[in-house]
Amino acid sequence: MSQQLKLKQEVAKAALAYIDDGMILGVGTGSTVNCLIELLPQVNLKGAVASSQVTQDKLEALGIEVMDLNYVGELDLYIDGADEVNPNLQLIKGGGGALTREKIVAAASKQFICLVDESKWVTQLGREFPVPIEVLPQARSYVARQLVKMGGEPVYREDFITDYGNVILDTYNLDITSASEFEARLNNIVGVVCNGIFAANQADKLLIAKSTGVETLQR
Ligand SMILES: O=C(CO)[C@H](O)[C@H](O)COP(=O)(O)O
Repeated sequence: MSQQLKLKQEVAKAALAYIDDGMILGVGTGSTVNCLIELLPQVNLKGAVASSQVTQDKLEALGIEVMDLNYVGELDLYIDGADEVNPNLQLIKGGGGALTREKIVAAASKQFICLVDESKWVTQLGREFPVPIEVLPQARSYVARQLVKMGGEPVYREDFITDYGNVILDTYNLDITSASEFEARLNNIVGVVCNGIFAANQADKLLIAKSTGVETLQR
């Protein structure tokens, strides 16, 4: 087993301590969250709200009831991974392409706990990992030109369609000195459905797995 998978399993195990019996849990997407999903049968959940079809399928395969966010109101807790996290607990997400639904579930939750291994820790977002931007298919070329004007290098994620039928522009080279301002600027481009900067919906708590153990950072 790789060291990184071991760290993902450790941080997933640590997250169990925050999940209460009888909860409706918001469940993220990705390989770290997959480690958590495998452990969820240990908890007596009332149900879950899934942040992607992939996650929904995995939860249902374990017999966990997946509920429609529109009918459950505010969630107590959302748990998800991230592609990058900075010291303010702001994130880049969307490597798996589920950013829009992930942001919706995060926004609808009282608390967002983010699970990462230490490879995800950065001082400034977007220097290495591109910002995934979900775009209406018809606006792809227009949005790409606006991103270039902002100094970005958008790369069309080929052979990928989101759960909502849209496309993704993975955008490199953005100078994200203020994650909040950048998130809002990207949202202002006509045709953008959602962007992978999670500043308005940043993590409240970060569990970070290191070779020395799992550390907790609180906002
Ligand atoms: O945002 C995401 C999916 O859209 C994931 O949380 C992110 O890509 C991290 O994934 P992993 O746990 O596999 O490293």
